[in-house]
Amino acid sequence: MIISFHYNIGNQGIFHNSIMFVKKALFAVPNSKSLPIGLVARFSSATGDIGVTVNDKTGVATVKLQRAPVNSLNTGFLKNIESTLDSLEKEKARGLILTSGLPKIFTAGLDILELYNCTTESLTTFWTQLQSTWLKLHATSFPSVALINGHAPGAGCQLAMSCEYRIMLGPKYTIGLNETKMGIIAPFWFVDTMIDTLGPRQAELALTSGKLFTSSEALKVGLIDEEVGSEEEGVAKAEAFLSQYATIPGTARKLTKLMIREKTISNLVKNKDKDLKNVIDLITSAQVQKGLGLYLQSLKKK
Ligand SMILES: CC/C=C\C/C=C\C/C=C\C/C=C/C(=O)SCCNC(=O)CCNC(=O)[C@H](O)C(C)(C)COP(=O)(O)OP(=O)(O)OC[C@H]1O[C@@H](n2cnc3c(N)ncnc32)[C@H](O)[C@@H]1OP(=O)(O)O
Repeated sequence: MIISFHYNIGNQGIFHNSIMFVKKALFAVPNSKSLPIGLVARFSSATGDIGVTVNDKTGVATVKLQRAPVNSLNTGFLKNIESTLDSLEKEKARGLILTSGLPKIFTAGLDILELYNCTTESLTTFWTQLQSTWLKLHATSFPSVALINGHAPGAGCQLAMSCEYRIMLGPKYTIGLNETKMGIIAPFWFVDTMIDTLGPRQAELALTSGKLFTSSEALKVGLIDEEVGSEEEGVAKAEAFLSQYATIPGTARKLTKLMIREKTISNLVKNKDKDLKNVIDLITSAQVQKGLGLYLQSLKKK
């Protein structure tokens, strides 16, 4: 017998930060021994869907980002991601597989429409949410894997780097912090995270050129840990990675992770306001606004 629960997760306008977990159905699935077991959830809102499936044997949650067309991260979507992580913490998830429910794109990074023609007020709301969502993902108490099943430029790469392990579907997609290519600068905590991931030498080369790595290049420099040929293979590798933690005491694991990440986390926590001021000064400048406008046009012209 397969037991399935459906989370009924409210639309953010109604439930704000609290995700409601409602046991809705208990049913038998005839003649089935191998169907995925567990909790199934769907988070719907005008600002993106987040599908959550929790395997009730392992406690591992698969979180699928879904905001068509390219999973770009706007304020509402970031808020939904943060709420989902809060719920997984509350429900004591044993692991996270962060992936995309869209074909070809993990996430296209920040929604450039949040940066272009923005006001100081709207940018403040957006950036504060980005900081908050990232801090949550970077410090989850459970182990995390990014299953990068599509392109991951800019903040898409940043989300992936904040997971503890990265598995990327090859060979067509690219990943990297491409800010300099857009005429902007990666924030210091993106830079810190890339240095933590690649070491200073490779991070400097990658960041100054805004390099977008193919999966095999990313594997070579250590931006990803494994390259796979199919999503199924990726899921199996992610589950295998997470399964090693089943026998490691959770508190020891979590404290070790936080000790290693502490410098990068506290650098942002202590300098949130400075970071915001940097962003406002840079992004609202006439020159950067012009560049962002041209970049958006070039995306639309394709
Ligand atoms: C002292 C300084 C201190 C501090 C620093 C200050 C500031 C730092 C600020 C910001 C950091 C920025 C981080 C980022 O993440 S910026 C975004 C980076 N991402 C990109 O550059 C990706 C751009 N997109 C693409 O390359 C392609 O779209 C992609 C490969 C993802 C998919 O290609 P595909 O051919 O499948 O789709 P498209 O036809 O290109 O796109 C469809 C549709 O989506 C729109 N689009 C794409 N990306 C974005 C985006 N990131 N935001 C908003 N909209 C996006 C695209 O325009 C198309 O729209 P439409 O034609 O209307 O359908």
